[in-house]
Amino acid sequence: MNAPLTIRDLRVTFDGFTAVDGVDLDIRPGDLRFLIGPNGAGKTTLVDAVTGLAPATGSVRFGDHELLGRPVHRVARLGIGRTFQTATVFEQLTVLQNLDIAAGAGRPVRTLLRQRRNIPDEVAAALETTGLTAHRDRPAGELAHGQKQWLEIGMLLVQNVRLLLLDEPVAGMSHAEREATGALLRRIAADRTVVVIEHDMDFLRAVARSVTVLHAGRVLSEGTVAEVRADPRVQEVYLGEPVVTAPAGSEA
Ligand SMILES: Nc1ncnc2c1ncn2[C@@H]1O[C@H](COP(=O)(O)OP(=O)(O)OP(=O)(O)O)[C@@H](O)[C@H]1O
Repeated sequence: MNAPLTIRDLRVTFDGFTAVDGVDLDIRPGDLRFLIGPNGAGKTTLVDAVTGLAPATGSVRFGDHELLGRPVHRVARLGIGRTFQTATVFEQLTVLQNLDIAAGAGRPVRTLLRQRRNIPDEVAAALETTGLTAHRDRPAGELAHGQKQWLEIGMLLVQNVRLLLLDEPVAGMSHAEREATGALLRRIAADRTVVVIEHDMDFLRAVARSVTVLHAGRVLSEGTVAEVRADPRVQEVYLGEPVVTAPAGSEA
């Protein structure tokens, strides 16, 4: 079951430094939300707090479940999964084995690498969705950079993750890989919720359904791509200078 993500007054403090400073966020099921903001805005820390990796105060609810205070594996069990800036796949194992292990999270370790006669349905579906079917028997270490990221997303899909939180998924990708990733995220968001931390504005314009801009740990702006781009506060943060409307009668 998919569910809304509801964040209220989220705060994360490191040794007296407040990295996330009272964030409210509502992400409806099926959204493809981009989380942007300058370096140090608190984007990764926010995702860390949602996934149980950073201690936080406030409230993060996924449907009826409060996430704050749950250990990482219990957040994951609710159908919430994330990727990191660097892909974390098992390089020596094949694409299929990586997916099989992810799908078998919870199975006894000794059975995970056993050759299986049939490919489980969810693994076949993830291969198809991520475009990796033809590469299923290749060691993950041989994959191109983009393909590794797609494999990592596939590893979330086989776990039936309903809310995917992706940290800079197109960093270092070629133009063609970015386009393929955009199409992949749209396919995934058809029946799941996707939150993407991203710096790439072209990618955002092409793919985002909604955008939240963080700055200094707070929500600076929120809306559609067009609304956020037109917001003078966002322009100020990104361009480094205030976009002021000259007072009537003054020289421009
Ligand atoms: N474990 C930590 N201990 C101390 N400070 C931290 C820790 N993690 C993050 N910070 C600080 O919190 C602030 C927010 O960091 P965060 O990584 O969330 O920003 P970000 O928006 O994801 O930036 P980037 O776009 O550069 O990844 C930064 O000032 C960072 O130095």
